[in-house]
Amino acid sequence: MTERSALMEGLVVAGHGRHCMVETPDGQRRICHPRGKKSQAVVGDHVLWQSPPPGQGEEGTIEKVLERRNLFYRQDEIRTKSFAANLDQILILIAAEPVFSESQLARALIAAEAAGIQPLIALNKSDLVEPFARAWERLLPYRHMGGGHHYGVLPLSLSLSAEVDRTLLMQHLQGKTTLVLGPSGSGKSTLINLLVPGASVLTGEISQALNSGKHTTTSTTWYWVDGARTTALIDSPGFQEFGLQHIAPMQLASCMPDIAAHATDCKFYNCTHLHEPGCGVLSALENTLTADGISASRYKIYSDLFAELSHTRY
Ligand SMILES: Nc1nc2c(ncn2[C@@H]2O[C@H](COP(=O)(O)OP(=O)(O)OP(=O)(O)O)[C@@H](O)[C@H]2O)c(=O)[nH]1
Ligand SMILES: [Zn+2]
Repeated sequence: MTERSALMEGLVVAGHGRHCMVETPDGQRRICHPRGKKSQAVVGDHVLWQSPPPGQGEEGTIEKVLERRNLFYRQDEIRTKSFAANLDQILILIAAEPVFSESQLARALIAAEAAGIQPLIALNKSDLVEPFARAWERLLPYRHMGGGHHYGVLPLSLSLSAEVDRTLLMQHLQGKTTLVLGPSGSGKSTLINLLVPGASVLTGEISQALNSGKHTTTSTTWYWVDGARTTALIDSPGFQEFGLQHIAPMQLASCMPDIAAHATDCKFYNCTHLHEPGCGVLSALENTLTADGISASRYKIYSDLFAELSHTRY
């Protein structure tokens, strides 16, 4: 048997295919690959890894993925895509323009709820006055959404009021690990580069290293915001086509705080909130004028998703 070096702790800071970049507690980085299927790691994972035996290159092996506090992922009918693990919150960045898809926003929020991770929404491009006003209006249900917590929506104008926005964002991000998601064009790169100067250079270097030279971008990347390494941002692509096949139809209401708030008033314990008499959700739908009513668009998202998740399950 070949002599192996001791197991070391590390944090996964980038992933690409089977390879990932592992950061040691003293801040050094090494490319690693998993020993087997069970040691497949995602960004944010804490792992035990090992240097290769002498003469067998530089690449380390991941021997064990330590227990996860949470895992944020999406799932379509065939594939599971894991974004990241061990998150404190998820920041969803949308903008006045391009017009955001409410269904996509709702799906990401539902996945966050299902994983037990606090979501936060930011609406960028407040300088585009009229489109911003329309988007802000569409976000009304999300600004007021109750349950155990309020989502809240942060208004931003990243390219115009960078310093003000940095201060506002840091109030929410300080000391936490935050996954940043958003549709293309919302200003995600602008936000990351504002909080992590040099981020784009770093990404280029990491993707070069992980691809041994080939230049492919778009993989999930962890950035430290501060020198003390207490605040982190994770940039991940893949906001589109947010599959929720891992959520059961009957679990859906509990992942939508505005619906969940009324689901306790239903006459039947197994109410689907689609057609039952004495349904608290359906009666809240008729009261859209009250602050805690359920908006027509939110209810449509609920019923469409309920149907989607009730189809053939694999
Ligand atoms: N008007 C306005 N434009 C902005 C603002 N913030 C960013 N932009 C612009 O919006 C465009 C998209 O910004 P990016 O940061 O590249 O957006 P992204 O989300 O990373 O987009 P992809 O690179 O396509 O994923 C750029 O042209 C930015 O200059 C803002 O506050 N107001
Ligand atoms: Zn009901």
